[in-house]
Amino acid sequence: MAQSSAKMQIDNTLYEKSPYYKGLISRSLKYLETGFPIHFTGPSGIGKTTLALHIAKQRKKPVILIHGNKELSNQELIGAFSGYKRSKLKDNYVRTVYKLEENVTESWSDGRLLEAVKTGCTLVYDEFTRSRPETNNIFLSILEERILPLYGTKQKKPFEKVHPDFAVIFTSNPLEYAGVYESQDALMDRMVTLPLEHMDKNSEVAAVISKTGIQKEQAEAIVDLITNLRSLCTGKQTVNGLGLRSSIMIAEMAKRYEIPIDGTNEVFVQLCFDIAWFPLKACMDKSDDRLKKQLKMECKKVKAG
Ligand SMILES: Nc1ncnc2c1ncn2[C@@H]1O[C@H](COP(=O)(O)OP(=O)(O)OP(=O)(O)O)[C@@H](O)[C@H]1O
Repeated sequence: MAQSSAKMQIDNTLYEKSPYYKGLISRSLKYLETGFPIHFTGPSGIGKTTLALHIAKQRKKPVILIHGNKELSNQELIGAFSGYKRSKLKDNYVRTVYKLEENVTESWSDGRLLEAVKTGCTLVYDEFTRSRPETNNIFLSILEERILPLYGTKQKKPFEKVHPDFAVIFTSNPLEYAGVYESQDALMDRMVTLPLEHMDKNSEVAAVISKTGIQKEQAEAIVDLITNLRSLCTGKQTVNGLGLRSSIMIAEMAKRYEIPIDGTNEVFVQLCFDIAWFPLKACMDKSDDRLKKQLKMECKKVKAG
């Protein structure tokens, strides 16, 4: 039975039903409460950010999300003086005397990290290894000394004390992914790194259903297909993609354009091809022709129900 679009969202019940996720979430919350940051690392599109946000919400403190990127600067994280505030006072009380007083002050706005540290938020720092290691150095003092240094900001105080409720969840893709920097050992040493793998079949099917509203047997057929395709990767490279996100893409397209999940249907085979070709090509040593044949064969095998 199709679900209404209002219900199509992240499936939190799968986290409660799966013993694996239940245990992982409970351990993660304990680490955070004890003051240890956690770090989910694993292939792209397997649900790291969604899980991090889910765990952050469980702490019942405000959540701040920062996306790592090469351009992220300390100024953005801590804050900066952004322009001037001008106030004028005209004193014309005695008509013949005109006095003008002008005050100019710089106005400061807190960066997201400073805000999170001050107010005791749960910070989700997504894909933190996409930021330059120099930018991430600031986390060393936050995690070890529990202070956020404010040097270089022209602020009067030298640091901000970290609120006792403040906690961080980091996520990252493995080092071999493009645009990822190697993180400094000192930072890695201060966090509990929990590698995440692709979801088990039941969880992935539940996630695809809740996200797209397709029927169970359709979701199962798509998840099986993506899992089979992933196992074709024989090259040296780890497969980038071909995870939950790929299953969701196929399901969403099939539902929207009423494409049968059926390998005898040409439109479905083309869809399957479009989603899987690029990630498969990047992880396999086969010639294009052989790869095309193998991919088509797998897509044609699909039959939902
Ligand atoms: N529990 C879930 N229920 C429904 N959909 C989910 C669930 N977990 C993840 N998803 C969906 O799967 C897709 C990938 O999830 P997410 O962005 O969390 O993965 P990721 O591992 O952080 O990816 P990346 O490494 O590319 O940042 C998203 O569309 C997300 O909404």
